[in-house]
Amino acid sequence: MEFSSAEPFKGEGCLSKEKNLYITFVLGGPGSGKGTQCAKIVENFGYTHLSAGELLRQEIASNSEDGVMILDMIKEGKIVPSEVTVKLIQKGMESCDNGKFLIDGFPRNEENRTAFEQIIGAEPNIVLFFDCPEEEMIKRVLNRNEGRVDDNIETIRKRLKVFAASHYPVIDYYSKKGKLCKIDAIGTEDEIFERVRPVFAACEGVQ
Ligand SMILES: Nc1ncnc2c1ncn2[C@@H]1O[C@H](COP(=O)(O)OP(=O)(O)OP(=O)(O)O)[C@@H](O)[C@H]1O
Ligand SMILES: Nc1ccn([C@@H]2O[C@H](COP(=O)(O)O)[C@@H](O)[C@H]2O)c(=O)n1
Ligand SMILES: [Mg+2]
Repeated sequence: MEFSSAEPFKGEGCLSKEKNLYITFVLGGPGSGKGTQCAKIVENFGYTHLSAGELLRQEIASNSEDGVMILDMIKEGKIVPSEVTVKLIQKGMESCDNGKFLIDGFPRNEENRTAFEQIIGAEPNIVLFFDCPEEEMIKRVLNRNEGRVDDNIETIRKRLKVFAASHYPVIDYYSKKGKLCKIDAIGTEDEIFERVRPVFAACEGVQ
């Protein structure tokens, strides 16, 4: 574990002027268990969970202007232009009184990361990275059964390629800032949560 930053962020962005922000980025490949562990963090530590993928799927469902473009990108496992995703995250953050956010599946690449800094004007306090072998991720996604258009072997392979090609610079960036907390994502859901729990328990005292 190599994180140090439990202080609230007070930056120049519109959100950070209004309230103390405690932001956790939750990273990991498709099926690594990000959403599953976020639900447990919400239950135990009272964070607001914003999944970038879920916000994009809601945008498709709402028949918005960008919906068709987003659907095409998701079917191909590609990363949606950052401005679109960050604006959705911003809306989610603004509609919430609570300043404690889990931002799941974001940033996926360096463009995502810098767009968040520019538009939101804030940085994460902690970056969780669920480290999971590819074969396990494939198995979990194929068993998920939630009717997602991208949960098929062809798209999973594309998502894994995109993940392998783009996540490392983000991880490396936060590692150098002492914000990265790498979690071994093999084990039962409860076993993994016992690895996650101390990260948030350590922050409780300072919030
Ligand atoms: N530790 C685990 N062991 C076995 N199955 C798991 C574990 N954690 C999660 N799962 C299951 O694996 C599937 C994928 O988990 P989850 O949706 O949390 O992953 P994710 O990282 O959010 O994936 P995506 O990036 O595709 O949204 C789900 O069906 C979930 O119930
Ligand atoms: N920052 C992001 C996050 C997601 N996407 C797109 O959504 C798909 C599903 O994401 P999950 O986190 O729910 O797995 C993903 O494959 C991308 O197409 C994105 O563009 N940018
Ligand atoms: Mg998910």
